[in-house]
Amino acid sequence: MRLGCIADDFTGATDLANNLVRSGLRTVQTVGVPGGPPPADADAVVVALKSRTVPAREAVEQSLSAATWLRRNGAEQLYFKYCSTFDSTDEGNIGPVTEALMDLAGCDFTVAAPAFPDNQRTVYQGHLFVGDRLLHESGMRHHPLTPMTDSDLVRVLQAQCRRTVGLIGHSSVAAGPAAIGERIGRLRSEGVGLAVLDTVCNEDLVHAGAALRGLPLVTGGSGLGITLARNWGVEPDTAAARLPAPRGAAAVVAGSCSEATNRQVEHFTAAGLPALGLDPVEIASGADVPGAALEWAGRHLGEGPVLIYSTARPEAVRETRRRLPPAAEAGEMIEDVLSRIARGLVGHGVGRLVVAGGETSGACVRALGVSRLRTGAQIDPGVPWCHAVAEDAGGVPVHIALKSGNFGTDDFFTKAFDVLGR
Ligand SMILES: Nc1ncnc2c1ncn2[C@@H]1O[C@H](COP(=O)(O)OP(=O)(O)O)[C@@H](O)[C@H]1O
Ligand SMILES: O=C(O)[C@@H](O)C(=O)COP(=O)(O)O
Repeated sequence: MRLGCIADDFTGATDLANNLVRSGLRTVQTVGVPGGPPPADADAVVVALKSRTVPAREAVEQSLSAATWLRRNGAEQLYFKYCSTFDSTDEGNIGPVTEALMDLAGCDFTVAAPAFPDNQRTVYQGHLFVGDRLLHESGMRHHPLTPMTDSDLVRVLQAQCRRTVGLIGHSSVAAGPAAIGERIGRLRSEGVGLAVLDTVCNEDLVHAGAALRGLPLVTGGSGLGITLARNWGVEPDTAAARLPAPRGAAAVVAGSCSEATNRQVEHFTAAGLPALGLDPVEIASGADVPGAALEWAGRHLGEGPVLIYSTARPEAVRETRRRLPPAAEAGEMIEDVLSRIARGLVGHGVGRLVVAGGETSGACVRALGVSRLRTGAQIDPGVPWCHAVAEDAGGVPVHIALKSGNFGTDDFFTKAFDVLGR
């Protein structure tokens, strides 16, 4: 194994696996830390965790256990994958996990490289942009679990770290690998342990990838994943891996409240396609929401894709926060209901499933009893179709796409099924 990756959520894991596969690395994606060894021909393994919003101590424990397994199985370099919008709380978990992995790998310096230019996430002078907006002015300021209200990543990361955080500015990055190497040398001599990497385009990532060769640990979004393969002489391979033929009915389960998912839900409902919205307050009342949703789905599954969602606009999310505090518990309660619906849908013959939302995807994939995902064709940047066996839903094969909240075009919930074919 060349690259051993730890992803802090499941959409992030498929996002990274997608970029690694396209960069030419044979990549295996596991749900949690596997019991046995990885396949002998895997160049990269991505261990998907659900550690983004758990208490920092638990995130550190889970990540160390994944890293230990990856190193024991030969990983030459570790890659801690977090969100391209740096989703975190004041306590972490990006900083504490990074520092724990540095200690484990005996690494005195690493980079924080969240940028993903193919999805309009860029970093300049240490400030994160989503499209043409600074992070704190983007929809991420309204996230139910990790509202991002500061775009200055050096400041955000420093608040989560013991080590000193610095910046590899764009003048060094644009000048190429040697200039990045010099900047890293200077930062190290000043006692800096972690540095945010300015990145405005893929060429910057290519420069960075070369400069980071041999570093025991890198951290960031999936963007860096397009370039590390070159360090092992592997050539890009954009021919999508072939997955088995799709089968069964099509469904979408959405628990993301991000801007892109809201637009996708609105696009789907505006087209008059069958969609069922769930009310968090009704869920909290103890009503049999999964039962009613599955009964509704049973009547519509023959009509093309069906959508079941709790997705809501910021005003409605604020209302949920007011009526059902604390947010983390309300979030988990909704995830639990959506994951039971996802399992029920597969049990009712759904073989093509899109899940929108990182935490939501983690809950659904676990409820389905999936232990490993194969990566297939890309639907939109960062979102591939995957193939898995749903051990806890009758042991059936299922095509599944885990869509990051803010990824995908407005027509994603229908386009995904067109890309997969019949
Ligand atoms: N209507 C709602 N009000 C408040 N929270 C919600 C609502 N619907 C879903 N959530 C919760 O918001 C969180 C969304 O996170 P996630 O699934 O990771 O989406 P994203 O990928 O957009 O970050 C989940 O915990 C989910 O259960
Ligand atoms: O890096 C990214 O933006 C994604 O891979 C990701 O992690 C998104 O997380 P969610 O928005 O919570 O799905």
